[in-house]
Amino acid sequence: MFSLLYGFVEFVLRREEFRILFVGLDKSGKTNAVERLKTLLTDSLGLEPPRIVPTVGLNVGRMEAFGSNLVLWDLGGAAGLRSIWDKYYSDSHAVVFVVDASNRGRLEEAKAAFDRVMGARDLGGAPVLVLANKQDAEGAAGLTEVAEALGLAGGGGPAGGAPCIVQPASAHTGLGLAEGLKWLVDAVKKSPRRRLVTRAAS
Ligand SMILES: Nc1nc2c(ncn2[C@@H]2O[C@H](COP(=O)(O)OP(=O)(O)OP(=O)(O)O)[C@@H](O)[C@H]2O)c(=O)[nH]1
Ligand SMILES: [Mg+2]
Repeated sequence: MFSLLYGFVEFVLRREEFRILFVGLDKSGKTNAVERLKTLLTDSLGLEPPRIVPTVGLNVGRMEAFGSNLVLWDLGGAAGLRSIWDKYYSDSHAVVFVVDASNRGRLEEAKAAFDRVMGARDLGGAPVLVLANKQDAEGAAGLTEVAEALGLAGGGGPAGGAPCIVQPASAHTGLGLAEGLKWLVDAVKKSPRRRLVTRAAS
């Protein structure tokens, strides 16, 4: 009896786990963002930028933040690795799409990758945080320019109606990262995706 009650209390008090998928072109700053978030939101230090190498497989960040257990899945963005992304869609509660706002020459390529992610049926309704990263770099495109480049101007989200915001950010200075992640976790909590994915994965 006691163990039943204990199990029930433990179940009720258990923090929900949300899996958040980081995608975006190679060198956009996904791994730096995940490592900086570890430093900002946990007791341990994430890797410093000079120690971070291009991601080939999967880099995982875990943290307790905003009342939830978060698992951050950071995938490699090189062209040959993007076909792996869709293996993670059905188990992800939300997506962070990272854009290198300092590299206008790749914004079109970023939009093509963004459109492919947004068109994935397995991500249906998942909230999307776009990080307009590298704001510390001089002349980086701001929120409006990145939103326009991705076809999100005028406050409109991606087709399908998933909640979506563009957050100016810097994985080097930490600008905008915690605020963006908090918005995303709150959006998941209000989203049907919260139940759908948890049930499918259990
Ligand atoms: N100035 C500036 N540079 C950044 C920022 N974020 C990342 N970088 C640099 O951009 C390069 C790529 O960063 P990564 O975090 O490895 O990029 P990634 O998106 O994980 O790349 P892949 O693993 O290849 O997909 C590195 O030289 C970083 O130091 C930022 O906010 N500002
Ligand atoms: Mg990486």
